[in-house]
Amino acid sequence: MVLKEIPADNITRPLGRNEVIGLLFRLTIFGAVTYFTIKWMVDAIDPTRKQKMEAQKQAEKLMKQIGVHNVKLSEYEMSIAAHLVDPLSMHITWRDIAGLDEVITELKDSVILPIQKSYLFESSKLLQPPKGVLLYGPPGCGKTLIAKATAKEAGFRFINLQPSTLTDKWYGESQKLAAAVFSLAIKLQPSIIFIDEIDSFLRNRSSTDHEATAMMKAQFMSLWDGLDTDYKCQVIIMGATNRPQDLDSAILRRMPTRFHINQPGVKQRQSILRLILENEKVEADVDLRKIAENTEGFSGSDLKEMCRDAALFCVRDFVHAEDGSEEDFIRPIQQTDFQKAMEKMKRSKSAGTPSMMLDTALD
Ligand SMILES: Nc1ncnc2c1ncn2[C@@H]1O[C@H](COP(=O)(O)OP(=O)(O)OP(=O)(O)O)[C@@H](O)[C@H]1O
Repeated sequence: MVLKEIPADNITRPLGRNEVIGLLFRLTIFGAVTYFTIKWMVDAIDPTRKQKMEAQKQAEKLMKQIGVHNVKLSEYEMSIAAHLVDPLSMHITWRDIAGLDEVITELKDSVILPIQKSYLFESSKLLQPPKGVLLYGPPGCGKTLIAKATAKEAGFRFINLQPSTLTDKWYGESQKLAAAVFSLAIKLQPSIIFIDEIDSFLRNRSSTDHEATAMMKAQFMSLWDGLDTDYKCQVIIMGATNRPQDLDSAILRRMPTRFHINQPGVKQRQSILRLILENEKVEADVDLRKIAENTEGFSGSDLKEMCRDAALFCVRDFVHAEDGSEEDFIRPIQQTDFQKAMEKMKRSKSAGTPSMMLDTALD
């Protein structure tokens, strides 16, 4: 009907120059509008876009701080690097750890020496530094400190992998991120990948595992095996757990070098207290030995909390001092402050903090 009304000449005649230009112009505009609309929709649908951009900025900043230049990272490596490489955690040394001398000596011999003097061990396959190290023991007793100090002393970069970085992601993303953890560690080598609460992430495989989780675990293990086959590769996985009995046996096999970081005994508690109070104002007659004896069952972290509380009593006294008080300084910590702080910690420990019992099946 409509075509009938258009003169036949108009349909069959070739288009004029201006008409072609007009048509091209309209097509270009249409193409551009379609392209930007689709791009905008894809970006709007991608829930991780903002995170990715922030991760990229953060990663670039961190890389500069740890002195890594000219290393190109993929999008996934960037997002791992942003969360994991923490240059501030590289300041912990053996000096910051008290009461774990035996563990430190063993670590120096079995992990650090083969790294630092690698030329001595080049010809031996037996004496290569282990690719997997497990630190196990009750919470707050120094596992994280040990891992950080090992990295610092061995001159390794420290990648602090929170399991949630991998497990919270969208289906498919977690596998790409797991691969990125390893490729990033290799690019940054020598490096330690530290996985705190490794049991939460690589626990006994069960039939209730989500398919994506099971696949990610299997992939993680095969990437780990990849490290083992390359003797030149200087990447170590260090895991920490309070519940070694929950770990998948395949994971335990990959971590043959194990250290039990146990609750401190009385002597260790005394050295931890000495270290914590090293730079604090403490009354000369404070008896650290007595405090150590009375803090059975306290972890290093409990002792630190207790000392902070004791110091706070002095601050409170200063703040609440009568107006007109001559004193313009905070008094040193006294034995009674420690006593009060200790009682408070004991009360909070008995009021429902999780049991400190640990299965020592690995001993
Ligand atoms: N042996 C120790 N020497 C000095 N400080 C210690 C020691 N153990 C624990 N601390 C103090 O307690 C804090 C917590 O320790 P850390 O994070 O290493 O414990 P953890 O064993 O990794 O615990 P979690 O299993 O809860 O992660 C440390 O930052 C430190 O201040």
